[in-house]
Amino acid sequence: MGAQVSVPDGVHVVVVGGGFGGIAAAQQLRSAGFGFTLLDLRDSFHHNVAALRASVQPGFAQRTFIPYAETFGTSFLQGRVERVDPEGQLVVLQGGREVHYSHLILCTGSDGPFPGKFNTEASLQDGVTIQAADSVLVVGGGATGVEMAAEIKTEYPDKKVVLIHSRIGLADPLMAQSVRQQAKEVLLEKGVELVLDQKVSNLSELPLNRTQKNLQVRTDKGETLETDLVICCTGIRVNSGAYASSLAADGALKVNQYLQVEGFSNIFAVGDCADLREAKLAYHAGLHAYVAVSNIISSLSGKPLTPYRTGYVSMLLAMGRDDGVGQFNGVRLPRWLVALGKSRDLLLWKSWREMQQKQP
Ligand SMILES: Cc1cc2nc3c(=O)[nH]c(=O)nc-3n(C[C@H](O)[C@H](O)[C@H](O)COP(=O)(O)OP(=O)(O)OC[C@H]3O[C@@H](n4cnc5c(N)ncnc54)[C@H](O)[C@@H]3O)c2cc1C
Repeated sequence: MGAQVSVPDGVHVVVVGGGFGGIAAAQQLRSAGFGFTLLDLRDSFHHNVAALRASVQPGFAQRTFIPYAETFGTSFLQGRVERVDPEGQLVVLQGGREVHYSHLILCTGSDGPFPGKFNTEASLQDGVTIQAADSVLVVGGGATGVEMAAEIKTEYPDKKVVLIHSRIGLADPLMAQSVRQQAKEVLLEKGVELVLDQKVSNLSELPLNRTQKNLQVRTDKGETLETDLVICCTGIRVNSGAYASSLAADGALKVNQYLQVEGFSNIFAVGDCADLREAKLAYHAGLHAYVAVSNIISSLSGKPLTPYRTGYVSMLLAMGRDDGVGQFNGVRLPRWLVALGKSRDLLLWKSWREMQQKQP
């Protein structure tokens, strides 16, 4: 893609959500010469892949926010979409403003606890309280929890870091067993203590992301762990608020192989909010965006649509800034290569380049 296409009158694409999927879609629409509106409740793209580093390195956070308006000008509109009206072909923003579309790309992504996700309740100041804690407990040993524990132990080798996980196997179950095992080995090499096959039973009573001496954390196996800081890395859920009432979904959007939302030829779902049997990844959101925009172009010119096919699993885990584990297209990569390719800069350069702005 990239070449301008002849866009019929009346075509205006609305992209809801400027995460990894949304900015990829908006860039492709712009290169192809489409009129479009990118909507997001924030004024800046948040690079959540790099968010964990921002909580251990003071000053890093500003690199994880890239302002939309500088890239997209008046094609960007800030606001929270509260409703989609497929009959009237419009989206309704908080406050009542309506934006009409001929084609709609929904990329509302997912939300979860700070610091992995930066939602409205979170404050950037929360990230730096790690400095004041002598011990940190990370809850949840999925991909985010594994990366979080490694980031903290790398920046603060003298702090006690404990990772508690409800299962034996760490990281994402879609990753190769050997890569998951390697993640465990790196954590142990760095000195992270693992509490596996146990669940925190009093999580709702504990303060999160805030240092407080001698917090008592209880587990479902009757153990009590003492820590100064609890960071929660579980509980990612799809942001369905924009469309739940009209598109009959209280979670991810059901899509066909062309990424069209079930029942609509002009509404597409991209990224974490699309119900696809694959890992929820920024990398996949970019691939989905490409297919959705290609299919809008094909549908306007009467060409056959392109199906989206899930590929072999590609996932990289930054184990702090100096180490990493992962696989590309199902093949395990050497640790030094992941460290070089992902962990050093967390692929921030790629998003700044995509947004055509200079990284501070
Ligand atoms: C800590 C962490 C590390 C990760 N590491 C990797 C990695 O290394 N590689 C990788 O490929 N993936 C990684 N991921 C996963 C990746 O971040 C997600 O898959 C990706 O962000 C999904 O992109 P998206 O565009 O679907 O949604 P999101 O990035 O979640 O963006 C959604 C956007 O929609 C906006 N929005 C939501 N609702 C509304 C509304 N009603 N109105 C207006 N705007 C709205 C939000 O403000 C947000 O900007 C990681 C995730 C986390 C949490």
